[in-house]
Formats: sequence, C-alpha cells, structure tokens
Amino acid sequence: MAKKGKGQQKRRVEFRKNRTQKVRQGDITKRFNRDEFDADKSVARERISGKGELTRKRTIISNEDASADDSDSHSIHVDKETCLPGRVLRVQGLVSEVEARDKSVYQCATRRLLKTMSTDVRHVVAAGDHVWFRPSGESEGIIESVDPRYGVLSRTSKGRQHIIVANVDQLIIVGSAGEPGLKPNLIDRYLVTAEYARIRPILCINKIDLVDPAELQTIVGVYGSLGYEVHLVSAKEGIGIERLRQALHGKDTVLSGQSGVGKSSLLNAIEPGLNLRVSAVSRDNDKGKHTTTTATLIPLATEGHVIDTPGIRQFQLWDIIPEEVAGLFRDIRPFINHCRFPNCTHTHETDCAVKNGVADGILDTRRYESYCQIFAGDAPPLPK
Ligand SMILES: Nc1nc2c(ncn2[C@@H]2O[C@H](COP(=O)(O)OP(=O)(O)OP(=O)(O)O)[C@@H](O)[C@H]2O)c(=O)[nH]1
Ligand SMILES: [Zn+2]
Repeated sequence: MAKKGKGQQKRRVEFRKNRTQKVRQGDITKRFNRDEFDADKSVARERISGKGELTRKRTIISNEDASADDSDSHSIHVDKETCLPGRVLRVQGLVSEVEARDKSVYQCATRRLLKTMSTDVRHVVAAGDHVWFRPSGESEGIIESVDPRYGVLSRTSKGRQHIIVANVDQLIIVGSAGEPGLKPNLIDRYLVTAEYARIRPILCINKIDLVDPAELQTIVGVYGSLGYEVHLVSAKEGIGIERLRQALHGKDTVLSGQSGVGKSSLLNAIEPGLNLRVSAVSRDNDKGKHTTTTATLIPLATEGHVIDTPGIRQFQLWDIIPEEVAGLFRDIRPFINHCRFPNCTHTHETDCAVKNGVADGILDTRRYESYCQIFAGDAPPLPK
C-alpha cells in the first residue's frame, strides 16, 4: 500500500466523517452521496497514478456518465423534426448500427462535429448509446447527438476510456451448480463490480439438474438475505426459464460468468431462434483480440436486449481500489464505520467491527474471505 499524503488523508477522513454522519442518520443501506464517492475515488486514483502501483490494465464498470464532463458537448442541438431517436446496437469501425423505434436498423456515420468534440473518450459513439440520427435513404443515416450515458462498462486503455457498452440496466451473473462447480468467490467479484457500477446484479445458478437442490440452500440463503434476486435454473431441463425470461423483459442485460456455465444455452432457452444470432456474435469475436470487446446488443422478441460478448463475459478487472471494496459488500458495509481505526482495512487491525462480526457469526465467513481476497487483489482462479 502506498503511503498517503497528508492532504489525501485529510480528504479521506472528511469523506469518512460525512459517511459516518449519514449512517448515523439511519442511512446505512443507502449508497454514498455521488460527490463524496467521486471525491474519494479521485483521491485514490491520484495515489495510484502517483505511486505507480496497481497499474495493471483494468476493466471498469461504471454507472457514472462515461462522458460526464463532455456529455453536454455531445448533446448539440438536434432538429427532432427530421431526426429519429435510436439505439446503437454495435459499432464497427466508422459505422454504427442503429436500431430505430420501429425496429428497423440503419447503418450510420457520425456527424463530424461530434467527432471533434470527443476528448477523453476513445469512441464518441459506443454500443448501447441512445442517439438521435438523421436518416438518409432507407437504411443509412448520420448520428447527430448522443444522450448522456448510465450503466457504462468500460476499460481504461492508454489513459483513455474505452466504452465497451453503455446504458446497461442489469448484470446477470451466471454460475453453474455442476461442471464447472459453483465458485462463490467469483460471484462476489462480479457482485462488487455491479455494485460499483450501480448496475443491478441478478444471480443465476444454472445446471441445477446435476445436483440435489438442497445443496444450494446455503448459498441461495446468503445472497437472498442480502436482497439479491437469485434464480435456480436448468437450461437443459427448462427449469426456471420462464421466470428468467421475465427478468430480462424490457431490460438491457449483460450476461457474465465463466466459460461453460451455460450462458449461450440459457439465452437459447429464453429465446428460441436467438441461436443463430448468438453464434454469429461468437464467430465475429473469434477473429482476434481486437474484436473481443466489440459488444453487440441482441434485440429480444419480448423487448429489451442482451449483451453477450465473449470479451465482457469474463471481465474480472475493474477500476476499484482496495479501500472501496468493503463498501461494495452489502453485508460488510454497515460495519465499517464502527471499526476503531478510520482507515481500517478489516484484515489485521484490532477492534475491527467487521472481524468481530465474523467472529460473532453475524457476518458470513466465506463472504469475509472473499472480501479479503478481493482486497488483496488476488485474481480468482478462472478456469478456461
Ligand atoms: N446438465 C446441464 N448442462 C448444461 C446446462 N446448460 C448448459 N449445459 C451444457 O454446458 C456446456 C456449456 O454450455 P454453453 O451454453 O456453451 O456455456 P457458455 O457459458 O455459453 O460458455 P462460453 O461460450 O464458453 O462462455 C454445454 O455442453 C451445454 O450443453 C444445464 O442446464 N444442465
Ligand atoms: Zn475494520
């Protein structure tokens, strides 16, 4: 860990003070105030860049507008009489595939003025963007403006933000009850990422046909009691598929989970006929490294989209600093302000409310171990 400068330390203490106040006001479960949260993050980032630690390439999932600083500049005046609203399904080179409200798809270029306004983001238009475009001909057009984003999945590359997909509503974390077996620590890692991004996580445990459902009771209990929606399903036997289909209805959903848990099988079970489209996406991404993060929104017959792209299926790195991790564990969060030291890492300190919670059986030991692993920056085993 890098040593903190005095100013940084002071700001962090201020941040903690504000947060403590909120918690005392009975606001325990509410997320941090955006400004406080960002202030804290920027302090941390200064430290990261200053000391050169933690510089590994990170995948960020962020719910803040990726172009927060320049979102206004992207929203230049649009003549809504002649332009149509649309959704960018994918971006390939200079061409964006835009779905209009009537479901017709236009191949769009980007207005030159918009391009020149792009500063800190690599792509002025990203998959998932809500845009206004001027149609020209039956299936072509020009993107005139990009709406502010939320639910952004991005990666920092050479100091610039590379948006993989924008405006995501929920993240379905798919695990498998058998072959491969359940990896709760990996689930926790995805959960932390979703919490950080403020994208709603949903847990989905597939292949329940391979086990006695009673074996899953503990794990379902832990996550269910934290308020997470949990689905026990079998793509093979069709168990739980209808409920999962309803969860996807009208939403834009990213599917994540290690290889082989059955993501493609689930999608095909949810929407028969998606088969071809899913395999088409995979084939594109087989071509090479460059396309692995080219996200594609696949429209669902029942409204909404799924974003199922190998490059983001197993994302595991993010822009979260170790000190932020505890606050992203729903169960640990209420304890952290009761530790003796304001900068407690909850790993080795005395009078640590989190460790006491574990010792008293209030906090789940396995979740705490997961926390320690993520805090230490240990990558989870990610079998192929
Ligand atoms: N027993 C059982 N097997 C399943 C089930 N769902 C999927 N499988 C099998 O698990 C294997 C992997 O399924 P996929 O759908 O390709 O898994 P994936 O998560 O999309 O894998 P990647 O494309 O590598 O990310 C296949 O052999 C499926 O037949 C299920 O509910 N039960
Ligand atoms: Zn502590």
